[in-house]
Amino acid sequence: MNTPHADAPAVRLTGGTAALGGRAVLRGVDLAVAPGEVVALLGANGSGKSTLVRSLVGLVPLSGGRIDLFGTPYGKFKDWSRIGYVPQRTTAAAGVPANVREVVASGRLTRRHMFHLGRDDRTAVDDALDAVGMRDRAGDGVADLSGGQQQRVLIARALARRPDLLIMDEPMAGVDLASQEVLADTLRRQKEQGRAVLLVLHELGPLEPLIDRAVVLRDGCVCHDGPPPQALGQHALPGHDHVHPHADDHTTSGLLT
Ligand SMILES: Nc1ncnc2c1ncn2[C@@H]1O[C@H](COP(=O)(O)OP(=O)(O)OP(=O)(O)O)[C@@H](O)[C@H]1O
Repeated sequence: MNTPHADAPAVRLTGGTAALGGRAVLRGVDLAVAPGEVVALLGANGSGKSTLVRSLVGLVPLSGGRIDLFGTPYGKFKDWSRIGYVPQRTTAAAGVPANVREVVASGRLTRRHMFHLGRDDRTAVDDALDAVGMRDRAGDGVADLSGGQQQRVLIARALARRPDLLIMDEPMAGVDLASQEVLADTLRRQKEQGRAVLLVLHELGPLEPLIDRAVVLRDGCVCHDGPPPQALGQHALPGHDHVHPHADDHTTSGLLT
């Protein structure tokens, strides 16, 4: 029964509940991402998107429900190197006193092999730096990079694990056009290689053609799980009241239900 099936979802959450500060933040969430699938997690500010992805990587404990990773129940899952996680940049890169290569190499560390990186590790780090176009900046301090470049470094750190499941929390937030293209390329390659991607997004934007399915959270519950909303469609989904940088853009969006 515990034998992982090749066709099992990379991740499946069933009936997930979580509370933060005594308040229910996830209220019975079902979500699955299959190998080769790119799924966008959308929803208004505070709907629970970050909490959901953080629960999948063990940063927020669930109070109820069940997670299976590659067909294995969460408690029995050991192969964490198969999962790459890109946290929100604001919480991860600010003031990190490390250079680009060190941050990317940290993606190869495991509990068993701390600080001992072999040739395969070094190749994986170089490949990841190449994938995000940052190899020529490998010796530079992360704090000296632009926001988009820092985001690329965090993506490279996750890619260095050669993950079968890549989870990213708002990878498009505040990044320049070149970095958006790097991200789109990354998604395309992950997909071609049959790997699964789950990404939290404010809106689909230029990634729209790469998204297979959208899951929309509202108040800790899934209110849509299906085809990605068409252009501007996320504004029409229930509960969309996301804060946009241009206030003029969303004068009516919060009113639509
Ligand atoms: N550590 C915490 N303690 C208490 N409440 C929290 C904590 N972290 C988040 N919350 C609350 O949980 C709810 C969901 O937050 P979460 O960050 O998951 O939402 P989100 O959909 O990712 O929002 P955003 O788009 O603004 O990032 C919010 O109401 C938030 O204020």
